[in-house]
Amino acid sequence: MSSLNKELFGSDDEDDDDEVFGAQSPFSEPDDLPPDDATGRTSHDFHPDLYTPSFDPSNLDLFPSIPGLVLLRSALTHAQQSAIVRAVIDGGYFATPEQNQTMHFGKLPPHVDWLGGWTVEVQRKLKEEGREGLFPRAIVERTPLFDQAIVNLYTRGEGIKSHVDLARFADGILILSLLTSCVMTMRPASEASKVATTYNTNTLTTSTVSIPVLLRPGDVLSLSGPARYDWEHGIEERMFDVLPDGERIQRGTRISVTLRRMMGDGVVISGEVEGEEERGKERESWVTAGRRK
Ligand SMILES: O=C(O)CCC(=O)C(=O)O
Ligand SMILES: [Fe+2]
Repeated sequence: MSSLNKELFGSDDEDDDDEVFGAQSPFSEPDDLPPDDATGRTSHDFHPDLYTPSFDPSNLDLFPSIPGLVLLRSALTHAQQSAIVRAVIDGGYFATPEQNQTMHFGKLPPHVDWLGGWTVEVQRKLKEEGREGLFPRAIVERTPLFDQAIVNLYTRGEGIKSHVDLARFADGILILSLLTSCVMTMRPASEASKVATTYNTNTLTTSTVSIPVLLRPGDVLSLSGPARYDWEHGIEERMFDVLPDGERIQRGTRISVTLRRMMGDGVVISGEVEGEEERGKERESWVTAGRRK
């Protein structure tokens, strides 16, 4: 039994799915489906009622000093969040302690791919209400909106070093937070980290300016323009976060899903994904799992 599964659901007994999702189980995985790619995973059916955005537009936070940063709080329903977490567990993403990151390229698996259509629908609703969208129009209208996804696992206390996402990724990044809260810290980027071709701690900003962004389960953060290119984002390693009003928020196990679009024809050029450099052109989709450095 995967310990993550046990921690989150108490048991890996398949009958428990009904208790978690009720009659709304959003993914089903028939026993006789053949594996659909090199991962050996099987396809999940997707129930389109999950597309219905259930958010409250007043949950939209903008950050005056960071243009392009948009936080939509409680963006996903509990059922939607649980569905993604369940698919991640069923997909064996974090079955061993050596794995805390899985990347998908090209055609994305259904449990993350639907977030593209969801984003377009959320943007439409926000605009309808006269609100700021998650992204500028040109980003939302591109096809595909996203063709790369990273699913990250953070055990309690873990973080991710401050960074600007590499230039091989286009503008327009969507980060979905699941399971527990954490504070993401935004800092003005150094000139070196803006042009870095690998995630390199030597290039990090020395600025003392830092803007905390509390990410709760079900929150979605979008980064475009200055927020994506001129600011670093990272998560400090700590067991709890302290909010500006003094409230202490305990960390726990967190899963995040980051959706991006590759530049150009989607070929991974170098570096970040070891052993993946040659792939991409001849494959419609591929996946790689490992440990975040
Ligand atoms: O886990 C997160 O919330 C952020 C992940 C991230 O920044 C990345 O994968 O580039
Ligand atoms: Fe990032």
